Amino acid sequence: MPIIASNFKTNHTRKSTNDFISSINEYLKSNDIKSEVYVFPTATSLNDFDTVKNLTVGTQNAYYTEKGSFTGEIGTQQLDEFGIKTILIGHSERRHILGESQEEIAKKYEFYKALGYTIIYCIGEPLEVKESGLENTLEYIYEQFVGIDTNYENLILAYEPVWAIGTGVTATNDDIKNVHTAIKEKIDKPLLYGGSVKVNNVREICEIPNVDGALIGTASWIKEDFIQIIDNTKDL
Ligand SMILES: O=C[C@H](O)COP(=O)(O)O
Repeated sequence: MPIIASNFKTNHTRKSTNDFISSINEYLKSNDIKSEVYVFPTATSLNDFDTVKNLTVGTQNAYYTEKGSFTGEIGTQQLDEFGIKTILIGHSERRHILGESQEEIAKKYEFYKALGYTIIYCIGEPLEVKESGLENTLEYIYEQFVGIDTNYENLILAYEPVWAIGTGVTATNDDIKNVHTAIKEKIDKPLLYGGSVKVNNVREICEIPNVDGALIGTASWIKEDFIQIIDNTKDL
């Protein structure tokens, strides 16, 4: 069964998030869908959602702390209020826009690993690296595993080429296959693809060898589209 995840990024309100999650929950329940579905709302929209077992709500980010003086951040005190035990770490927007270093990312990873969180750990290369060939691409990606325990039992990986994120440009099936196969040879963990996955290409992408599902931004923000995405892949 595929793993299908929606990353809201900086989209949706508390009200629309509630509506989104209850619609997805209803759809999964009434259609007896077995896919593993994740939704990552904004921190302000986290809540104590009542969901079916295969629908998990996670946080897009949190600091490696329980609580304290870290302006603008949240820690486990805020996550525990809602029973959140799943986190995205290493997303390219946090690496490249918010300036998170590999060292910071590794600290965050260790902290949430020690607490048993399910971690969706993101890796991916910028365009200039991709254009310099597969070998350099893999070398760049492996650098993003420095300090990361890839044997961690609750680890899910997401390969997201930076140049494909939010651009409408999806990696070719060959690009995806080559990178996924190489990563899988080293690390035996579920591996999602992310980067301009859409309603009409999600199935084809999830059928590529060594692709275990998709991490979707833009195309997942309308609930009907996200339901269609889950529906298109439910039997894989
Ligand atoms: O977390 C999701 C990825 O960054 C993909 O975003 P996108 O589907 O808008 O390209």
